[in-house]
Amino acid sequence: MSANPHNPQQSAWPVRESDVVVIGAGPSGLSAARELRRAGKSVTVLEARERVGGRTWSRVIDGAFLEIGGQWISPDQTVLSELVEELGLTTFSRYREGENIYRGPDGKARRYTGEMFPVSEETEREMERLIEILDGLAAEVGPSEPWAHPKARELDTISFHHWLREQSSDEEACNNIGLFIAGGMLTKPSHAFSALQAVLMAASAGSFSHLVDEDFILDKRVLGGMQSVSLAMASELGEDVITSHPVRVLRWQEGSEYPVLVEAEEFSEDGEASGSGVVVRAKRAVVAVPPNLYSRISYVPALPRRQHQLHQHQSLGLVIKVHAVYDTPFWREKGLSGTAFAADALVQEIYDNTNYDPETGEEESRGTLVGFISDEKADRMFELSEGDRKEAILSTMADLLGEEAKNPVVYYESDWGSEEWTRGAYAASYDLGGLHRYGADQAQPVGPIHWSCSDLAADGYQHVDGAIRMGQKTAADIVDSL
Ligand SMILES: Cc1cc2nc3c(=O)[nH]c(=O)nc-3n(C[C@H](O)[C@H](O)[C@H](O)COP(=O)(O)OP(=O)(O)OC[C@H]3O[C@@H](n4cnc5c(N)ncnc54)[C@H](O)[C@@H]3O)c2cc1C
Repeated sequence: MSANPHNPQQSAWPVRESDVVVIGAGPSGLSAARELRRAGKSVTVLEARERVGGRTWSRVIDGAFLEIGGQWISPDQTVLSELVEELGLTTFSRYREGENIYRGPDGKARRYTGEMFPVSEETEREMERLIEILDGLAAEVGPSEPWAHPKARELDTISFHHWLREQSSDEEACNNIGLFIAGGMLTKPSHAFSALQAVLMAASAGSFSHLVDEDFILDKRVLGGMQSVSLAMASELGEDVITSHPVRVLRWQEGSEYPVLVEAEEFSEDGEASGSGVVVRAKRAVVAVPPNLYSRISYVPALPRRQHQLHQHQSLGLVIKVHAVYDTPFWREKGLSGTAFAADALVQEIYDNTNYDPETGEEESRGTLVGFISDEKADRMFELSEGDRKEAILSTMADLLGEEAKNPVVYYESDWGSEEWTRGAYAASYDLGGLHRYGADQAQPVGPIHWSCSDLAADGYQHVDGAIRMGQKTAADIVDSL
């Protein structure tokens, strides 16, 4: 390292010279850095937060180990599964024995087993027909270039809500099918995104049937938490990962050997600047942050018109992930799996999320439930006081799984909307019409700047698997071009 000769303002900051500077130490940025390092390239990873892992994060709250962000792996997520194994981590399966609960528009909680909700025969037929249509479209359109399909414009200019109602007049069937993509995945109301965006979500998971099957999509968890994947990659990268350094300025040009100059001042967790920082000169930059945060960085010179436009059309959804820990998994004693679905209810999905002790590999004796409150319902909840919100949420959980749900020993709400370096959950999607209009350009490099995150992935879109696929692909593209 040497003093910075380029910018008098930061002249006291040390300068690092790396082949590639990676901005963001989530799973995507870290997997890009890891692959680059393996290909013999030098890297510096700059991370805004005090920790790595981005939208994957484990915390101990009141003595309970909780996964605040991304956690589940499904069997189609092969790239993530391979990485987990390579890093020496192990997984465990979600508890799924016993009966599930479904609450339909009549407000009655019903027990069922198997994949289909206990609805009337007509609604069941309609749901099966809609699933078949969506499976067909997902197979036809595919996850890689949904914008290139001949029906792309047609499907991208109608909301998923209205598209469903064009296919069926059965409101319960439309709401149930809508739930799997709207509340369940994109965490936006189904009127806020297109049918094409819904088809991409299904195609990225292999099929719509996979999304409907919670035993498939929510299959396994990493022992010690999904954040362990990022922690293990960061530990391999050692001092080349620099936390608490948000990047606010990225200078770039074309043609020189080191066309990228990134300045990052050190900030504490409570937002205080320390006055010290780091400057990185690099041959390439990987911006590995979600698209809604691209404009937090000042690019000098400014990005081209196309990027200025397209970056304004992707936004994060909003969901509250509620964790409730009980002395025992009381639902199991009643023959329940802990899985509950209620499209109209405040908490639309609940699962048994009982933890396994990383030391012993054994299931803990305390039982944990996670529930999800999405989009407009989450807005309404955040208008309430903390106490009223907790009461409303636990009452809904009790309606579905029993009165015991009202008395957890530990209660916690993951609130990613308040996190400055994320601003929502789970991931980004386009507004109506945006996917076919801008999708083809979303991952195109601008000069030496590459883009990598789960929000731009094809297979594994919005998931940790997609983040890693994007990281590996971006690294391979850079290695080819250097
Ligand atoms: C509540 C919740 C539940 C989820 N559940 C699942 C699940 O069960 N399974 C699953 O596969 N996925 C799940 N996900 C999604 C998954 O966590 C994300 O898709 C994945 O973490 C995205 O990885 P990424 O590296 O692309 O982005 P991120 O994880 O967001 O990482 C980006 C990093 O960039 C940093 N950053 C941002 N701006 C700057 C800057 N200017 N300078 C420096 N650093 C910056 C951020 O601090 C962050 O660390 C969930 C997400 C949430 C929030």
